[in-house]
Amino acid sequence: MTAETVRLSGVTKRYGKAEAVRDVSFALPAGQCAALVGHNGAGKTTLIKLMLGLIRPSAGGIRVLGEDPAAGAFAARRRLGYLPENVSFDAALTGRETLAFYARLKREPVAKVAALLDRVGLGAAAARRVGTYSKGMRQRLGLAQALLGEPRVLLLDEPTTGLDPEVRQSFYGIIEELRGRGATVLLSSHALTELEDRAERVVIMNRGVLVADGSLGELRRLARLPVRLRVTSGNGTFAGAPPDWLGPVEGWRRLDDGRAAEIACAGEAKMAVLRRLAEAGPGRVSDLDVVPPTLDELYAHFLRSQEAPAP
Ligand SMILES: Nc1ncnc2c1ncn2[C@@H]1O[C@H](COP(=O)(O)OP(=O)(O)OP(=O)(O)O)[C@@H](O)[C@H]1O
Repeated sequence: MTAETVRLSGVTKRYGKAEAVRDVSFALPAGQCAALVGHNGAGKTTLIKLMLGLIRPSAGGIRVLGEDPAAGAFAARRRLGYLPENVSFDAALTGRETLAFYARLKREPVAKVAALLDRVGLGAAAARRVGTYSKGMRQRLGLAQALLGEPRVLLLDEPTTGLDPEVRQSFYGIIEELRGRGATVLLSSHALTELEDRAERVVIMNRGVLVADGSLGELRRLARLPVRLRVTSGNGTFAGAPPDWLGPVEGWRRLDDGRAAEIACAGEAKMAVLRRLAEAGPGRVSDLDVVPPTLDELYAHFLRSQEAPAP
């Protein structure tokens, strides 16, 4: 069984009368990359701060690496990496000096700094002042700081905001490597499309409440959203209404002047519709793509279902 690194049990956090998070429970295993998603104000940063022990829950319990993170002597703190949403450094220090400063704070050997700067692609800029760094470079320096001490739990708040696609790619490469070595990675983000093939698990928050938690596959099964099939025809098969031989479908949209169409069908009906499309022969259907619900659509679905008034 994989070891559990983080557990939240019925956690509520109030600021005065306002509830930032309410009765949230989930556990994260070692070696998992999970995404924490939600609108502005959903409670993501509050959850991260609770896991770091920066704030205490008003109710419920939190264990990180087997300890209470808000306890004074939280020995596991050194095994925790954190990248805040708005990372800011002393502009007058160089990248190397900045990281050395954090290494001392974490009681990590300063000698490791150079290798870490290389790892995030800042080796050549190590002697430059941080004030001259681009946003992406500062973000990478923030990541290097979070990676000090080979963390077993890495909490990253909006880590890829403002990064260009290439840097983003290398960022996820590093995350994948850490995950492979058994770290738990929790990414809070709004960038759902980019998380789709990266997070094995998605925790959806809305207004302080956890509304869904599972792998993309599990969320798709739970949501039961229609699957879309994009079909192309060589000879205008789809110029009019859905052809009779297709049988009943939930949705139908002509594309490309009838040379293609998008069919929506319930997950259970998908195989039957696919069979009919295949049996229609190449004259009618020349190509087909199955488009499962995206994380964006699942997210919207779970938010809608939570906000729908009770029947
Ligand atoms: N120190 C605080 N005092 C009072 N209210 C707070 C405090 N910190 C957060 N809140 C409130 O708690 C709720 C959750 O905020 P939080 O920062 O956790 O959301 P978030 O999901 O991280 O949002 P974003 O995506 O905008 O960063 C919000 O309504 C926010 O206004």
